[in-house]
Amino acid sequence: MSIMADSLESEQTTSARSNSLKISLPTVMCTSEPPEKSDILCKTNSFVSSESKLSLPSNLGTPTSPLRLSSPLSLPTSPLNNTSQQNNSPLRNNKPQEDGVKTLINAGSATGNPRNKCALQPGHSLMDWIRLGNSGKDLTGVGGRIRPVTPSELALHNKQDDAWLAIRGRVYNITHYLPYHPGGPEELMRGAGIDATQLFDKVHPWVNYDSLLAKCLVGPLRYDLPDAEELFDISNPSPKSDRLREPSKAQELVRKSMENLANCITPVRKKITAKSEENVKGSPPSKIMQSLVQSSDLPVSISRRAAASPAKRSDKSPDMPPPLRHDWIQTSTKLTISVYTGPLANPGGCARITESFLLIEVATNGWLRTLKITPEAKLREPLQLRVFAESGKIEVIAYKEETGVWKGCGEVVMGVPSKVSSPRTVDCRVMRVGRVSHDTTLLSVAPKAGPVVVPLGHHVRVHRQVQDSECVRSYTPVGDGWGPTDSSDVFSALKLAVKKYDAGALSPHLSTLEVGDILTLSGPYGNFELQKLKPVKTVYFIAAGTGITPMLGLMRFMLSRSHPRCEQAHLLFFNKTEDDILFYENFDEMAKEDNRLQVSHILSDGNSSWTGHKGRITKQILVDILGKDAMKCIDKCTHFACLCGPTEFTHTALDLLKKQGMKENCIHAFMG
Ligand code: HEM
Repeated sequence: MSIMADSLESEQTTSARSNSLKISLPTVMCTSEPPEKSDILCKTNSFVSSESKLSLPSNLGTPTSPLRLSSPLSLPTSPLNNTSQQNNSPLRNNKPQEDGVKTLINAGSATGNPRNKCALQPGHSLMDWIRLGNSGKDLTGVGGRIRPVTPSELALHNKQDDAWLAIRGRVYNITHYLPYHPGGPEELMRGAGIDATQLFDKVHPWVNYDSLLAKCLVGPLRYDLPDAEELFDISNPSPKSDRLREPSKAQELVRKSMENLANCITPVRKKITAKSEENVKGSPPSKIMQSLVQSSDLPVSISRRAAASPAKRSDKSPDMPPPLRHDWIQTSTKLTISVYTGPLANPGGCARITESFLLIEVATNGWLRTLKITPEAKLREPLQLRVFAESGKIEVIAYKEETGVWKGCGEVVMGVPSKVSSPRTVDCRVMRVGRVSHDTTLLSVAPKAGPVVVPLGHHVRVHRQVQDSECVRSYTPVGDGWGPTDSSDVFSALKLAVKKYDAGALSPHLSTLEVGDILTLSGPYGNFELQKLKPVKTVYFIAAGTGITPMLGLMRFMLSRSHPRCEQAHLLFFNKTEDDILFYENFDEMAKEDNRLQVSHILSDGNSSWTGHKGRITKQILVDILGKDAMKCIDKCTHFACLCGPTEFTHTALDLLKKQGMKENCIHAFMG
């Protein structure tokens, strides 16, 4: 068991929440409107087909006001276009309407209604989908790490709460898209668990699925290895002379898999060959490419498996961490740098723009590593920073001051790893003050220098000078999606749930803070190891009061995992009264959406109308809710418990779990 010094609340790192929404073209689809009525050029994949046009889909909110690209293009069809999509596209033939409707009728629909366009639930328009995509939420369900999927694995993801689908060799997690699908979730579910290319093409080949589902990409569809009989085609041995005629089944499968893999690596691929302190260069994009991307926000170049850490052998101390890898990808408006720290590495970090460079600092396992990028042209703030917990990927998005396509991401210099000597202190500006209960506020604070990521289950300290002494309290930032949210949410803000204790030294002051005030934080602190959750399929979150905060990010993380898939998550949340329950609605909503989550509220002072559990934490309550044998450890345990609350509560919970047969290494107690 690991005990974390002086933490209280929770989670999360992910802070990239987009509040200024850009209607960028990749997410706009072609509809079946006659071309002359519509004014926007249509894109398939990342490119513009010469004569295609489209209008805004009706659920975008302003269907009557056509948009026009700043520079309408009339270009020859790019060879990089998705050819099969193009060939099928009614838009390409300039008679979208008739063809679209005809194929739809042929295809039929699950509900028997040929033109089965659904009224979407409020909050599920295309704009809302774009917003969700930009919110930083992991829509892939696999931590954002692109990895191959076999057809048999794909077939397992065929349920409404866990649905994958493949189109043209790419597998997408469509679970989150279901309520946003204009044809309705039932229709979309027809493609779940299978290669839905034909089905998709029958219904609406003009839809730009690739952009719409860009944030849901799991990886290429890799065909299962054929069994021996298939490989050697024993039943029909081909004479030697036939060998050249047709590829074998095995060759064909390998070819298809390779093709799919290549497909998942977007348009132009450039390999970074840079080593330490060398320029990272690529060949300049062609003129056609330049003009194609000037008017859009589509990925134009990408690097894979980029430069490793430059540390030369002689620089390495014996326990030097493994080198960091990084990638970059650009659109005409932004540059995205991804740094890979390794699966479940639970990194912390920060990013900032100084006069001439973009500095990214990454901390894992006590090591600090830096990436200094001198960009080709100026970048501007705000930066976005987010972490994909499963893969350990850190993504930094920086906007270009001037729109354009760069030759490369600029000069990249990797610093030699150094030991993290002491936590950082940062000044933050209060960006928003919300309420989460009668006595608890949610402070959104943004570090002045640039975004900061706090590892999952770790916390920060708030410092304040009270008379002559420094007052310090610990808070675990609450990730996105908890408490009230609105358009004033800020990129990369850390959200702290502050409960006001009237006699407290710091909380009364924090509760009076207003937008614009400055707060000093230090961190991150904590000893929670995400790796411990690697094999876990059943997780118990046992929390009291503000002790809920470390659980929030972990809960979302566990429910989003697919390897292994978390089968059950129990939250036992102890409070005094109903009014004291933090994030009540969020839990309610989550439990409704995902039946793997069971939430039990236990009140020590519930009023007479309270029909739920009452009392304090006891063996009986644990057994009643979790079951007698649920806590017992077996040989290869796949369960884990997280505990957090007032010190006495946490100790009691720990004792009870141990008495029920749970081993210490299956428990993490966040100690206050
Ligand atoms: C493969 C299984 C799918 C089926 C059976 C299906 C079915 C349908 C149906 C019946 C409609 C209503 C058609 C209309 O009114 O024109 C529709 C519309 C739509 N679907 Fe799908 N769909 C599937 C996959 C997808 C995917 C993967 C996406 C993209 C992410 C998607 C995006 C859309 C869009 C944007 C519309 C509105 C199209 C328009 O207004 O022209 N669908 N779908």
